[in-house]
Amino acid sequence: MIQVRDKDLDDDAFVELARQVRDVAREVGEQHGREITVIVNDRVEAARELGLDVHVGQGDMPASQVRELLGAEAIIGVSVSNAEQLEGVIAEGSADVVGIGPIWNTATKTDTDPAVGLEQLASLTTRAHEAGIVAVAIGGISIRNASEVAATGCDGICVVSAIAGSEDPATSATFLRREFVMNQPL
Ligand SMILES: Cc1ncc(COP(=O)(O)OP(=O)(O)O)c(N)n1
Ligand SMILES: Cc1ncsc1CCOP(=O)(O)O
Repeated sequence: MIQVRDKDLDDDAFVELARQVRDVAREVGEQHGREITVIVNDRVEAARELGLDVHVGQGDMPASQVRELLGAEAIIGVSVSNAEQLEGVIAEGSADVVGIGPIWNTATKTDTDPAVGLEQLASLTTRAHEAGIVAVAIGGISIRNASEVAATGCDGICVVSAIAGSEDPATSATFLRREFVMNQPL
C-alpha cells in the first residue's frame, strides 16, 4: 500500500501527483498480478476525484463524513495515539484501519501526541481487532526495530524516512517487509 502525503502542494498539483502514483501503481500491480492500494492523506476531494482511499488525522474531516463522500467501498484510515482516540474511532464506526503512532518520536512529523511505545501499541492493536479494525503502526519505524513492532501483533507498518530517505528505496522496502513478516506472531 502506498500513501500519497504532501503538506505543501496546492490541490491541483496534489491531484496530479496522486494521479501519477495511482497510474504507476496500477501498471506495476498488473505486471505483478496484484493490486497495489493507493491511499491519499487528508485530501478527501482528491481521493473522490481519483477513486482512491483516504487516511485522515484526528483534526481532519471526521471519518463518518469521509464515508458519506466516498461510499461503502472506500478504505478509510484514521490516526490514533491513545485509547481515548481509539474508542472515539470505534464509536464513530466508519474506519477500516487505524494508524497507531507515533510509536517512537520521529523527525518526519513533530506535531504529534506523545509517543505510543510498543506496550501501548500491543494493547491498542488488541482493542482495534476486537472492534474489527485493522491496526497499522507508524512513526520511527526502521529495519532495526521492525521485528519488535511485528511482535506486538499489529497488522502492518508504515514508514516515510526508512524508504523515502533510503539510497535504495526498493531494497529497503523489501527488507522492511521481510523483517516485519518474519517476526509476526503465528
Ligand atoms: C497510516 C497512517 N497513520 C497515521 C498517519 C498520520 O496522519 P495525520 O494524523 O493526518 O498526520 P499527517 O500525516 O497529516 O501529518 C498517516 N498519515 N498514515
Ligand atoms: C505521518 C506520521 N504520523 C505519525 S508519525 C508520522 C511520520 C512517520 O515518518 P517516519 O517513518 O520517517 O518516522
